Amino acid sequence: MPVDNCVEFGWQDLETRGFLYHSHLTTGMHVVVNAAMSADGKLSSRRREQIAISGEADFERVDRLRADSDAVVVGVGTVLADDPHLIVKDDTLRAQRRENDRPANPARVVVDSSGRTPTDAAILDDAATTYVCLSEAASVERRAALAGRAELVTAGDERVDLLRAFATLQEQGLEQVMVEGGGELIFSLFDAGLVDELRVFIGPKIIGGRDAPTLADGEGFVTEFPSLDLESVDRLDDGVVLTWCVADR
Ligand SMILES: NC(=O)C1=CN([C@@H]2O[C@H](COP(=O)(O)OP(=O)(O)OC[C@H]3O[C@@H](n4cnc5c(N)ncnc54)[C@H](O)[C@@H]3O)[C@@H](O)[C@H]2O)C=CC1
Ligand SMILES: Nc1nc(O)c(N)c(N[C@@H]2O[C@H](COP(=O)(O)O)[C@@H](O)[C@H]2O)n1
Repeated sequence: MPVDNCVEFGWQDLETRGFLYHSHLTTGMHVVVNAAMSADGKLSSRRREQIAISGEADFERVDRLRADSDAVVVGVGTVLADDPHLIVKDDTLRAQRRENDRPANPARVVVDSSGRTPTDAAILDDAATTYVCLSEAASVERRAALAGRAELVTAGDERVDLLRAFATLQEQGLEQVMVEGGGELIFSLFDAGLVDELRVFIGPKIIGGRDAPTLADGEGFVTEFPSLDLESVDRLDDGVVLTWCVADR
């Protein structure tokens, strides 16, 4: 895959796996944000209920991306709303990972300042290693509830310090990282300069609602806006998959 618009960072093995490169100075990790949004830019409804924006073909694309990743990251808002499992669903893809001496599933990561992840959340099952990134604000009780079910990473005072948390994850060998949402976390990752690549399925639905989650929520940028270089446009069912790499800021 051509990487004309991106700064190559010497990740030859990743190039063969079809990833784009962006040299960010803070970590050597490669971070891909992937999401499905409606034609009007929403990730879900104002009730924050999961909506079938994409179909089977897109879920297969997402499954392949998971299989190529060392970790799948979500915010705790997504865990509370969707209770995602975040494993590789296709048996053949899991078998291929094992043949390459990798765990059958990528690690799962929740960004969760105060430790609100429910102890019966699907991502805490034994299908993969799970990291819960906490801040100092997480109580002793919540830490005790999650310890034993997940690896706990603490970074930041009130909110998770993403630069520090991702540096710790990288030290654990998690280098090819995929982020599956939601909008609060995606905004913060762009704000921290941690995103290398954005892949979005735009589906044939209008969801509407000023309070419905969008691709990047948070406080929003006001003066400087991250710029993206378009790499590809692929039709999928009645939608499109857009792939951008993040231009240097
Ligand atoms: N269509 C799609 O592809 C996807 C849709 N979704 C939807 O997105 C919604 C959930 O998104 P959000 O409510 O935005 O939650 P989110 O998943 O982005 O989690 C945000 C939460 O993470 C925690 N957090 C800790 N440190 C943080 C930091 N530094 N920056 C940002 N967050 C930090 C905070 O508790 C914050 O409220 C749900 O409705 C879900 O269905 C989620 C994933 C994919
Ligand atoms: N790719 C995609 N298309 C849609 O239409 C969606 N609604 C979502 N949502 C996210 O997919 C995750 C589900 O993961 P599991 O199947 O439980 O492993 C979850 O994070 C949803 O928010 N994605």
